[in-house]
Amino acid sequence: MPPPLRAPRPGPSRAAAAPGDARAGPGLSLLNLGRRRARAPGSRAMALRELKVCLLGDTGVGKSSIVWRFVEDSFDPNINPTIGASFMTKTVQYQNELHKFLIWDTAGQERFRALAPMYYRGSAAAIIVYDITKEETFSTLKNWVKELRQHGPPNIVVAIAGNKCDLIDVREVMERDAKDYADSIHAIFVETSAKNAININELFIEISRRIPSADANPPSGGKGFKLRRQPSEPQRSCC
Ligand SMILES: Nc1nc2c(ncn2[C@@H]2O[C@H](COP(=O)(O)OP(=O)(O)OP(=O)(O)O)[C@@H](O)[C@H]2O)c(=O)[nH]1
Repeated sequence: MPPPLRAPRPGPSRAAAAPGDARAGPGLSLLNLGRRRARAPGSRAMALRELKVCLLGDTGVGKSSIVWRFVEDSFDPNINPTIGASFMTKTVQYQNELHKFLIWDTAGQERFRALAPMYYRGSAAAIIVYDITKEETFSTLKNWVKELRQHGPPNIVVAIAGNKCDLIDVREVMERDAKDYADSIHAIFVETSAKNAININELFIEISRRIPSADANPPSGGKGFKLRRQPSEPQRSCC
């Protein structure tokens, strides 16, 4: 079992950012950011790794809500649709490393679809979100998987999140079907509820777990890295 997530250090931050932002824009990835050392009070220096993560999926599935729950531990039932994309960061400890997630939350509306490659390019991981109460959002998810296969980074870690699992009474996508599909493409799978804070931290822990440790895979001038682990079960079942 991985250690529990600790409070972020120095804490979450959010910034409006253009796609070409030097901090995490296109082309900036786990591999070409390199590593730094960070020292927490009273502890030995830890490697700080910056992991670019993008969220993809239909409009209204809850991408922004997942990010807000993860970064701010809050939920807004009246959250506005994302325009273009938004950027947030959160740093967590994973084993003997600090993982700074550079999170690009893309807009799901069709009119912004063409922007997506700017955000998944150079990403260490993509979280593709669907709404368990809307079958069509699962079809959209499959299209994103195809697009990532064709145009995404070759070794990107893919995570599938079936969000709104608090609405189990109006479920349209069976958990078993989604899990089987995720297994078939070697993706992480978890059902989440941004509203009820179910499996949100676990989703990011699993991404940390899937990304090879820096010691085992030192940065190599922009070359891809191989995944070492097989998919594993989510740590908390939903609803
Ligand atoms: N019941 C429930 N509602 C949720 C959950 N997550 C998000 N919502 C609601 O779903 C609606 C859409 O959420 P967003 O986070 O804006 O969805 P999005 O995928 O970011 O949408 P776009 O920005 O248009 O791409 C909002 O009314 C949220 O409050 C959840 O886990 N459960």
